[in-house]
Amino acid sequence: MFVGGEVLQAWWHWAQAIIPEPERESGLRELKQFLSAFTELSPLDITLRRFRPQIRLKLPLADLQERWQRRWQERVPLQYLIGTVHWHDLELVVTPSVLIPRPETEELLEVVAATVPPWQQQGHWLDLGTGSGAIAIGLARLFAAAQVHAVDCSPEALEVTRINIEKYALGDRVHCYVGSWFTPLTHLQGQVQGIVSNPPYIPTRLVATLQPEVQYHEPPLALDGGADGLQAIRQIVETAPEYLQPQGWLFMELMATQGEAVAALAMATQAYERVEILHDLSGHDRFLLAQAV
Ligand SMILES: C[S@@+](CC[C@H](N)C(=O)[O-])C[C@H]1O[C@@H](n2cnc3c(N)ncnc32)[C@H](O)[C@@H]1O
Repeated sequence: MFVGGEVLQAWWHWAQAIIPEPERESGLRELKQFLSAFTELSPLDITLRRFRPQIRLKLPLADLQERWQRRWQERVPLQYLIGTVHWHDLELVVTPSVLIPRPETEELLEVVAATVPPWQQQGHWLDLGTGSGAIAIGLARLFAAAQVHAVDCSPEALEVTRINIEKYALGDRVHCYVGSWFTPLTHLQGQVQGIVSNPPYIPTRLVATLQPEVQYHEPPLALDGGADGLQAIRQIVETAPEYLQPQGWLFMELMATQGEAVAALAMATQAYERVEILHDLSGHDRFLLAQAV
């Protein structure tokens, strides 16, 4: 369907006007992204208001209006309204059943790529708590000879994972399992080269302090890490050695305040010969790197 340039211009003025004043700058960036996702206009066309006489729309203008209103009235994250997110070198489908993958997790993948020597970039790799499949798909593309096993306890999340796996034609190398952490993977005990996970790590009491976009719209299962935030992390750190080959790797994303506690958990197992907490680009403790004995 098409819309006249002048009609879209008028829509643009309305859409700008409903952005709350304190969020004007970021809201305008989002508006450009939003409009370019549903039209053939590039963000530059939009910045320069190069609205042609007739512009093709992917949705009726009334639907765009309704979605843009939900962005500000209900604080629905932009990525859920658009239905996709650019993450690492991927464009992933996202729905409210999955966490919107974050820039820190792109860094996690970079840490994996920079750490694992070529001889270990094959065999079985796990993504525990896969959500959109971001880590699993990223891993499979980095390590072309690896088989990646992606686990999530949410069947709705795994429907999205599967869509993304198909999008990148990785069905022969990325395998999905419904279940809790290692439970569906017992056939891989002792055979895994590496585990990468971004588990839920927010302490329960802090979930209610998160920004409304996260608190009300992202899946609670993806956020809530139990009373101390370490429930999932503890389980993964303690069980991983049963699955890893000698010298196998565990990489995990953490909350900035959890580095010391997580390093202590890993060392207490005596199952890792190397345990490090790495910083993210903002200088916060963010990643566990552990190598099995
Ligand atoms: C923080 S999200 C990470 C999603 C994705 N890996 C990413 O980085 O964008 C945590 C994921 O763990 C999943 N999860 C929570 N508890 C789980 C459990 N007991 N077993 C398996 N997955 C679980 C959630 O459904 C969610 O998809």
